[in-house]
Amino acid sequence: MSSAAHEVTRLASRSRVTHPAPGRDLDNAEAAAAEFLRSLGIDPDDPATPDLADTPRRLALAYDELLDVPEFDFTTFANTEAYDELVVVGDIAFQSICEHHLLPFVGVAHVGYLPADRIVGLSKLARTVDHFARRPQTQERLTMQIADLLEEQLRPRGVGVVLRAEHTCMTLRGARSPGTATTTSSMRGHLREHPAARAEFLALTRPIAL
Ligand SMILES: Nc1nc2c(ncn2[C@@H]2O[C@H](COP(=O)(O)OP(=O)(O)OP(=O)(O)O)[C@@H](O)[C@H]2O)c(=O)[nH]1
Ligand SMILES: [Zn+2]
Repeated sequence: MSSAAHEVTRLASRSRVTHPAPGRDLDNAEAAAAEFLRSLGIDPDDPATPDLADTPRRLALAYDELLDVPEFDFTTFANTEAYDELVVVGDIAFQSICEHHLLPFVGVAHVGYLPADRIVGLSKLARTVDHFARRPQTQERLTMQIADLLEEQLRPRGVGVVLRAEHTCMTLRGARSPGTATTTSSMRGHLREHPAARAEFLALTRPIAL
């Protein structure tokens, strides 16, 4: 390899992770929220409950914020030291919205990979989780989208993603089963094919004393 080509591979590489603008109409969302409340027998214009007057607007703004997908730069670096063990960022707190009821599901993600030629800035693993979480989701799809992006961006030897979350649609309503948590995982490459690598990844996702 020429020295110029060698220099190029040593540079940080930034790839923008984007999301199409959703085309929101917050005035319309507010009017619909007022109608939604009225349809449930709650009158936002009732003088006895003056704070309710702004609730349709608050509801529209709250969902606008909860579903605001953050874009970010996925920054990678050359793996100059040829680090070839697992990199795992654990206990990444996330919040998402279940697409069935539009109620929150909240939990932690453990995200790891086995590097090949590139390593990633660690914060980008947390940003990846947040990017895919802030939209109407299922936990299964969210888990796979995180793993897909790592595979695409890093071309690593393996990827492991584990999510554990409480779905308020089943703890606060419906089945009303408080204390339940749902665990999902997506293993790729070496971590899928080799039970020992998979077991090591899962061991590293458990809390350890620092
Ligand atoms: N697989 C999966 N299911 C989810 C997720 N979030 C919510 N659900 C489920 O989606 C299902 C929707 O079922 P429906 O029967 O259509 O809706 P429902 O009558 O409100 O169901 P209940 O929640 O059982 O009262 C429920 O069983 C939810 O628990 C998720 O991330 N993944
Ligand atoms: Zn739900």
